[in-house]
Amino acid sequence: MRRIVKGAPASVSMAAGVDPRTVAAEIIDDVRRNGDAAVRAHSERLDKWAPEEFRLSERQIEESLRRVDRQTLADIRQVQANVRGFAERQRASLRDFEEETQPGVLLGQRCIPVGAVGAYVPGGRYPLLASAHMTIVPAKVAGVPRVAACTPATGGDLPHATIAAIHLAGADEIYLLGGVQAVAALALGTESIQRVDMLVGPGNAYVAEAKRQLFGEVGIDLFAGPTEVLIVADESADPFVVAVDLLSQAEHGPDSPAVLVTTSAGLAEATLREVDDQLGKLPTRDVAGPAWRDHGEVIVVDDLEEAFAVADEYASEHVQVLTREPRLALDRLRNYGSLFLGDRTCVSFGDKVIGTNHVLPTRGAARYTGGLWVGMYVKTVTYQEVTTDAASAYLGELCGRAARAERFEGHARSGDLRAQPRGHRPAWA
Ligand SMILES: NC(=O)c1ccc[n+]([C@@H]2O[C@H](COP(=O)([O-])OP(=O)(O)OC[C@H]3O[C@@H](n4cnc5c(N)ncnc54)[C@H](O)[C@@H]3O)[C@@H](O)[C@H]2O)c1
Ligand SMILES: N[C@H](CO)Cc1c[nH]c[nH+]1
Ligand SMILES: [Zn+2]
Repeated sequence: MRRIVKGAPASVSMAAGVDPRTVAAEIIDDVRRNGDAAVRAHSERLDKWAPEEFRLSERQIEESLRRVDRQTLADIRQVQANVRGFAERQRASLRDFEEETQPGVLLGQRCIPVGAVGAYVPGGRYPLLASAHMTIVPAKVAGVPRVAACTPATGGDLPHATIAAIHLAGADEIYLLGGVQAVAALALGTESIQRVDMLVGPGNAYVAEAKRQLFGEVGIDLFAGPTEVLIVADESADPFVVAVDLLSQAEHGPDSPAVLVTTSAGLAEATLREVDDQLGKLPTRDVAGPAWRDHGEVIVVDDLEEAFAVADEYASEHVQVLTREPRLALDRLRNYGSLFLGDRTCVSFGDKVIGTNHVLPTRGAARYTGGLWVGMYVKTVTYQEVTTDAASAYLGELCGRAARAERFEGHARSGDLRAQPRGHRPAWA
């Protein structure tokens, strides 16, 4: 039976008037009606940023590259190589094929990359240059011909390292523009920004909600909102490691949940003490503190099976397993965005360097989707060809009966035509 040692207060909610659904809807509507003028006005209001051109010129991109130190540039290249390597392996699992599924019937699948992708790279609270690797590199591995990337210039500061990462990842266009106005401009198109076919990338609650509302007019990858972590641990885990790893994700924002599910009451108590201690030493405690206070949870369960069941209920974006036999989780867990096995790895590796994608489902979306991957940029379309009269006649008769069972007379007649010798007209013609 589960016992809540620390819960998240149920009363924590958005302040009145800032519901992301209303905010996103209003900005999208304005961009739809007023194009660039609306984009500029919202960028100025929210980000104090309204340059002549939101799109960066080659000269500006080169200037950003010059401003970034050599080690950072080398690290960006290394991480992008790791992300590219994993994306290429995933790409290999997508294949075109054509097979004769029954005599005279050819069925095939083709993997066609999406034509134009808008990649959102967050930059409100932190310059999330890692999101450039995660959104743009797989798009290029997939073969997307046009990638337009957006990132905010909050307060007028140019995020040089993010711009460098976006450029080195292979973006074709870079816009210094953030928030709802950015994703709306990419999805709907404006006088100066050509619309894309699909939006990808993480973002805060406003950005994630805007993507959700734009879905349909444009494709989206998934609902990738405020970061979450859930740790499953037994008595073998080190409370210091557990505390540090919980807080690593809590610093994303005051709306980021961090949950410990453990079989050990002793570990739960020790972790609570360590979290308090480590919070006091964390430079970003102003964000992580409220996140832990409002969205931190510690749950004690009877055994690991129950721990896995609780983890599946939460369907957290990241699940970290700090137990004696962490690989057990591979068979037991169903709902997670990405899984981190054992204490030699951590969510920060996935976020920043290891090569898997850090754009992952939040708010329970892991019940029905995995994270961003190269396959999301590829449309798996199908085709068919019937190569013999006999196969056409056989399918025509089957189709005629199947369609009439549903009272689709027009469909049935298309089938009837194929059931006749070529050039003959059916009785109803
Ligand atoms: N799920 C994932 O895969 C994943 C990955 C990385 C980051 N994230 C999340 O991305 C988020 C990044 O958020 P961020 O804020 O730092 O950057 P962001 O770029 O997503 O958002 C900044 C923009 O939000 C807009 N904005 C801010 N306040 C607003 C308001 N009151 N009304 C309307 N618009 C407003 C501004 O225009 C600004 O440009 C975090 O929540 C983080 O957890 C999620
Ligand atoms: N934890 C975020 C969502 O997976 C990704 C990230 C990037 N940088 C830091 N964190
Ligand atoms: Zn993170």
